[in-house]
Amino acid sequence: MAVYTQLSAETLAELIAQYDVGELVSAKGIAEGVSNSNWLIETSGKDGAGARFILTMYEKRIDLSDLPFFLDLLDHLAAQGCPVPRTIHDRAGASFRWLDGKAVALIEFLPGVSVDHPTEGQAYSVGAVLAEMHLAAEGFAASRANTLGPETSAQVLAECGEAALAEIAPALPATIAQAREVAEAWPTDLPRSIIHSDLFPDNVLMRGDEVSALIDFYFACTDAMAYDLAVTHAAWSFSSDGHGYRAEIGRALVQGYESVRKLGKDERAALPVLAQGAALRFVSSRAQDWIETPADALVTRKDPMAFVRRLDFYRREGGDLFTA
Ligand SMILES: Nc1ncnc2c1ncn2[C@@H]1O[C@H](COP(=O)(O)OP(=O)(O)O)[C@@H](O)[C@H]1O
Ligand SMILES: N[C@@H](CCOP(=O)(O)O)C(=O)O
Repeated sequence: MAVYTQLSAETLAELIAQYDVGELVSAKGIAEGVSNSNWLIETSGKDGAGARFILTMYEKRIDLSDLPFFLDLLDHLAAQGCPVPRTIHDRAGASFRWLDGKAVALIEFLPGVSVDHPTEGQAYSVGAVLAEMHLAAEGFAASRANTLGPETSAQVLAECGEAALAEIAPALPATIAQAREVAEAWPTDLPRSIIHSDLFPDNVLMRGDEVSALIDFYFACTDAMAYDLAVTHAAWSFSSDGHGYRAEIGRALVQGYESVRKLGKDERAALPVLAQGAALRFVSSRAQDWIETPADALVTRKDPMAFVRRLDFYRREGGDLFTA
């Protein structure tokens, strides 16, 4: 589940009244997601014909000083024609408000479903939309450093410590040294833009083969575009437990990406290490969450081993995987 905070009907109605979107009709907590609380909001709409929105309350892992960056980015990308939800501004023009000491934003609802087992056609479209987003973001004036880069992964795993990692799974402690190796080999001069950096299937809504929305930009930052492709490759091209590599999906993603933006030789050569860094990014955050989240918490903990298996795969096969 991901509704960490209970809001009464009165509180929600008062909040919605601050926006020019009609009156609150219903609010349903959304189970998906792990980071923020989300509600599907229905209102009477400005014209009485009804309207839907997503209300997000920012709970953790978000530095609130970054919120204007994330919300302005949505507006910028939507204005450039990317399938990204706009931020609804309140009557005073603010993109977010405060409720019970927490920041909340009202976001445009976009239709579509997240797929569990993507087809090649879907993977191709996701690759293409990712590249379009990278190009559209080049005109966005603000920037934000990646706070979850390879150095952070190495540091987080070291801080978790061998003993706590071994308690989760015996194979996990080895990732401390592997993350250090990857951080030392990390390329620093690849072409950059704003990247999504968490483009998992649950952050893409689809209608058939078409991408109807990219959502959850709360890890977006300025970094290498090829790294974003590597994250997306790691997130889409395996069975969810990380055991089975789906070669046709990996290929379709890269082909779709290159149908819009060709990778440079340097980017292609860097993909094996970028993919290892991508896997480690999720091994480290999942291991940290695993240790910090009580086993009986309402949130389902995500298995770090699903990304250790991807990491092993990229260490073994990465050299040949991304050759043109
Ligand atoms: N703009 C949107 N339009 C339609 N559904 C959305 C939108 N934003 C979020 N959702 C729904 O809410 C769920 C959780 O949102 P998400 O931003 O991924 O939460 P979290 O940051 O907690 O992972 C998504 O899986 C999707 O079902
Ligand atoms: N995609 C990450 C977790 C981030 O969660 P999200 O629900 O905010 O996308 C993972 O799978 O570890």
